[in-house]
Amino acid sequence: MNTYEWNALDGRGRREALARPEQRGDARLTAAVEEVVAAVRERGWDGLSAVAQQIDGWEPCPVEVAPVAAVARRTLAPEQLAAIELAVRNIRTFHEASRPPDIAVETAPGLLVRKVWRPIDRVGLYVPGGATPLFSTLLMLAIPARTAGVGEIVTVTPPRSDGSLSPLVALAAELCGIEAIWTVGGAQAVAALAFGAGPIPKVDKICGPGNAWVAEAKRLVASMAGGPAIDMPAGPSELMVIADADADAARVAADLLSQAEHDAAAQVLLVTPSEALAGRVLAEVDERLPRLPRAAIARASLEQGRVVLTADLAEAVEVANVYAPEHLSLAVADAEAFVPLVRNAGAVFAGGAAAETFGDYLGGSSHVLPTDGAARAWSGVGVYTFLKAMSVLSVSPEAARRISAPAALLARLEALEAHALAADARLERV
Ligand SMILES: NC(=O)c1ccc[n+]([C@@H]2O[C@H](COP(=O)([O-])OP(=O)(O)OC[C@H]3O[C@@H](n4cnc5c(N)ncnc54)[C@H](O)[C@@H]3O)[C@@H](O)[C@H]2O)c1
Ligand SMILES: N[C@H](CO)Cc1c[nH]c[nH+]1
Ligand SMILES: [Zn+2]
Repeated sequence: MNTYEWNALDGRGRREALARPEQRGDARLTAAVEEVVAAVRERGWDGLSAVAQQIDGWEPCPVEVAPVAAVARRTLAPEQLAAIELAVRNIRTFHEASRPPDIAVETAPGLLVRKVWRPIDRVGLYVPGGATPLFSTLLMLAIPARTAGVGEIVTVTPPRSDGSLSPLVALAAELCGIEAIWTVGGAQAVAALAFGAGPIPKVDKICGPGNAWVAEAKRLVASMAGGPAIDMPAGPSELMVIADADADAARVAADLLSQAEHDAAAQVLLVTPSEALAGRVLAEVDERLPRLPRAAIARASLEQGRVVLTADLAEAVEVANVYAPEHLSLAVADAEAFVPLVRNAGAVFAGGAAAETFGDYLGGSSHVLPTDGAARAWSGVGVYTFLKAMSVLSVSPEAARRISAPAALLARLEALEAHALAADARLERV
């Protein structure tokens, strides 16, 4: 992890200090994704099947969830099953409470404006599974989608190396009422959901995170004519920890490593006014790293890691607002006092006890969150991700008489005579 002193950097130095890993914006990756998407869009199932076999070794297959989930139920220890059920309960509780209410406002007597929410008809869920099947991500997507009342959910995940579906992903699906999953991943799965391929139907919106190929494919298909909506840019994981001089270095190091182990293109950053704390954290990271099963991935990620030294904690929060991390941990005394200062982050973990891992699994809010600075303008997945709002206008005859004249005046100020006449028509027969 390179160390930077924020106040010694000019504008360019600061941009470099907070630059995302290069793999994410790699032009070769973009070109490869374009090729995959074109193959699926132009050749449908044949294109999809060919690309999937070439990249992952298997033809996409619709797998019935129940028999595979039964394997998980047979092999999991009771406490493992109970942990999954606890996660489901917490996630469901949070999302049920966050369903946005319809509202009705009488903006003037007899002039009623409602905002009503409707679920999206058909949604595609991408469950990552290249390095390891992220069954927790299925929960984080499917529970809010079900809570919103989505009509049809099409789920995809990469095949395991033997072509099969992970029993844990199947179990998570079963707990969310999903009956089948397509074993196809990467950019080709995103393209299939975007434009349809054989029996895989085109969806209205693609949700879910993934590696750089998946994130780039989502960005690309959403920009194409007739392409779907997407939840957000959600690529390789990011964690920024803001720590004060008294933070627990072992915990901070553990948190940084927890996200570094996701992907060589994941990025972790420590921002602190205390050089001594930074030194202790780096020593802890060095000590713990070799013992991790995924040390090679974490080590590659840490090469893109950063330590940023600031004048004080308020400046550290400003650095976070510039970087807009997916996850922001506030490992500081009185973390709550700093929460109001945070403007740009996908999720905030307030205080040393709030391990980022808790949010990944069972805090309750979705761990599907914006990366690459998208937290400046996007939110993480929630029930609202799977809904859209319509307005409904109702007008009493008396209100129509009152508002016709001003409406017609406004229309004529815009030189739109037909609009004005439509307003005038409400004056005539009420
Ligand atoms: N932002 C979030 O909310 C969030 C949440 C969970 C996970 N994640 C991220 O999801 C990612 C999961 O990554 P993963 O790789 O394990 O699974 P993945 O499912 O995202 O990607 C695996 C697929 O990528 C494709 N692929 C891999 N290498 C390729 C290559 N060289 N050329 C073409 N295609 C290739 C393959 O089709 C493979 O099946 C990690 O980066 C993790 O940090 C992000
Ligand atoms: N930290 C990831 C989001 O960036 C989510 C996850 C899934 N499993 C473990 N972690
Ligand atoms: Zn994680």
